[in-house]
Amino acid sequence: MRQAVEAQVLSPHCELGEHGLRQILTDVIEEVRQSVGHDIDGAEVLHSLLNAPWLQSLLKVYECLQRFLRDSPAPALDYASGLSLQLLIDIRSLSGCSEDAKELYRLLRQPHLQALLSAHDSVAQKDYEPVLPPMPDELPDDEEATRIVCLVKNKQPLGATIKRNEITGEIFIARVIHGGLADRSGLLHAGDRIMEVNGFPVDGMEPEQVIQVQARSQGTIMFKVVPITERPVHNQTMLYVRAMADYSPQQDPAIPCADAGMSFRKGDVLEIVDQTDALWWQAKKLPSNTACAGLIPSTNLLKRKQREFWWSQPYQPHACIQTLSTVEEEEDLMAIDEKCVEADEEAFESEELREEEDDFSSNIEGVYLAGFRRSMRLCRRRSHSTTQPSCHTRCPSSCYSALNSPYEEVVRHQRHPEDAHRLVALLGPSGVGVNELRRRLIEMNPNIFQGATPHTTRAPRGYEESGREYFFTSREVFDNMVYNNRFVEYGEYKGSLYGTSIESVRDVLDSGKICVIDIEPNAVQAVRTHELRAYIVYVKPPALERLRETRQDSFITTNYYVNRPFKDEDFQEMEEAARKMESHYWQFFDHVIVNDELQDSCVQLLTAVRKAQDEPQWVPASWIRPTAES
Ligand SMILES: Nc1ncnc2c1ncn2[C@@H]1O[C@H](COP(=O)(O)OP(=O)(O)OP(=O)(O)O)[C@@H](O)[C@H]1O
Repeated sequence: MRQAVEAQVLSPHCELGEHGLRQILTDVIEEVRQSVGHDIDGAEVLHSLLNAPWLQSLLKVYECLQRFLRDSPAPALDYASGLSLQLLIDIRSLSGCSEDAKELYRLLRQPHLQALLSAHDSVAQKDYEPVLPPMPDELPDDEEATRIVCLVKNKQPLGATIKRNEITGEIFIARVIHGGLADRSGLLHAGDRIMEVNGFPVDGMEPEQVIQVQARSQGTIMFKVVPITERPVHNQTMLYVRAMADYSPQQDPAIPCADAGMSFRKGDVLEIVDQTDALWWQAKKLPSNTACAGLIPSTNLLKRKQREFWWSQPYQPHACIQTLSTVEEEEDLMAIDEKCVEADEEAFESEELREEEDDFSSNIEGVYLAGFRRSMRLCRRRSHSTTQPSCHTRCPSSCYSALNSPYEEVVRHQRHPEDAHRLVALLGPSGVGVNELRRRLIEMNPNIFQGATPHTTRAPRGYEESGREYFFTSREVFDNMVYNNRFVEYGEYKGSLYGTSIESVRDVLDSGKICVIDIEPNAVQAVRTHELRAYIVYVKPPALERLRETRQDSFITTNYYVNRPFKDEDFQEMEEAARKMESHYWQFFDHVIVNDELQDSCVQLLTAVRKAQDEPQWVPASWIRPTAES
């Protein structure tokens, strides 16, 4: 039996000729096989793909369908369920029945068999089409100008908005939502004039009243429309963007129809499916499991809204134009904690020395872990403090403000194996574990991961080598690099300058390794460039309770204390800093790790970094098609 079915399947008379599609495939496979022999790029992958058993099976199915389509077999009977019921009754009425009859009885009673027979009958009787109401008998003389559109209502909204011409009182379709019921019907278009809904004339009605009439209808809804004479031709190009702002249609009094609106959050990737209207675009949020798009403000409209909002806010000097802190201000920040030993300059230096010795012990297989020195980290941390803006990032890119484009065009991109790796940049509130995770990642495989060696103007110590712990440079060279925007970020600590240069990062990437650095949030824009293509991982603190539990045996290094146990204030500060960071920078995070259990976080980081390098990602379009400014 099985053999017979197979034989039947193997010799279909499909439309593609006697030999069928599979014959074509066999010929193609042969040709590709020869290309494999000639070592042509990609031929091997194509060959294995064409040879895949699932493809062969799919073609068999396709050929069978083609055959049935051509033969269009008529059903032997269109009441299989009824026949099955009759059989059940007959078998039950038998006084003594055979084992075969009993088995047939059991089979026919199976719910899935009954469902199958019922589906068969529906198809055989062709009763799957909706029953439409009869056409109106008396059609007016200008009949040819009108169209009757009958839609079957389901749980979905109609997917069209209406507007009223205030002078004539006529009701028009304002827009048809992409993928909605009206759009899929292909029968209603923006600009069509609605004359009747379910037989009610709508001229002169308020749009809300029209909606009520429409909402009252059950099952089907009938529109009588005068179609727009010249439908505009739209050449829609596919556009994907990352939202740089939050939007909620429910809180936007200007939206033409809040129910048709789509909310989004910073960082969401949106597929813009319709830009016909200069003010209101139609979009879907990705990944999307709905066919229907929603209304969102266009770039220009959202920019205008942001500008209005920005001007309505009280004046706040931009971080980039804040004055540098004075010595007195620094002293004000000194707090004496009774329970901890305050680290004065000298004590601090000796701690720093110890750390440097520790750093040497982190020398794995001759690879030195650069970029973990305490001075560098403290300098960076101070840069983030709002009261002490002593560290800087490249302006103007760091001056990202609400007035920049609210949508960033993105494309789905897969790094070519021969391209340099993407830079991995970690950030998070101070003490959350950014450096711990970074160090563990590099230690896991120093042949793959490496930090960038920072620059400093401080004098080298006896054991230090330029290019290993730091690149030791003169202030003049450092200033020149700053002037030429060659730093991802830089700052001052104890009178010396420290910074991570783009060249240091590039050196690691050019060596074929994955460069892993940690940055302060205001350096985000400096690493999101065509050159570095940073993959930004945000390390988020877990809930307060979990912080207390997991950090019981951990130590924090603050500006004034070296390795003291965490206190509740540290956790609260961490949470507060995290909230601020998320509210300003969430849209730039490619991946978020909640650093709860350290081991889990390490695994998550490793997985994310692998995906960033080897799987398709949404990246700014300017990285792939560089513009003059990028
Ligand atoms: N998941 C965790 N569980 C327990 N302890 C952790 C965890 N993550 C980090 N730690 C510990 O917390 C302390 C602070 O971590 P780390 O030095 O990495 O902070 P950081 O985010 O780099 O902060 P900073 O930028 O201020 O140096 C370290 O002692 C580290 O071992």
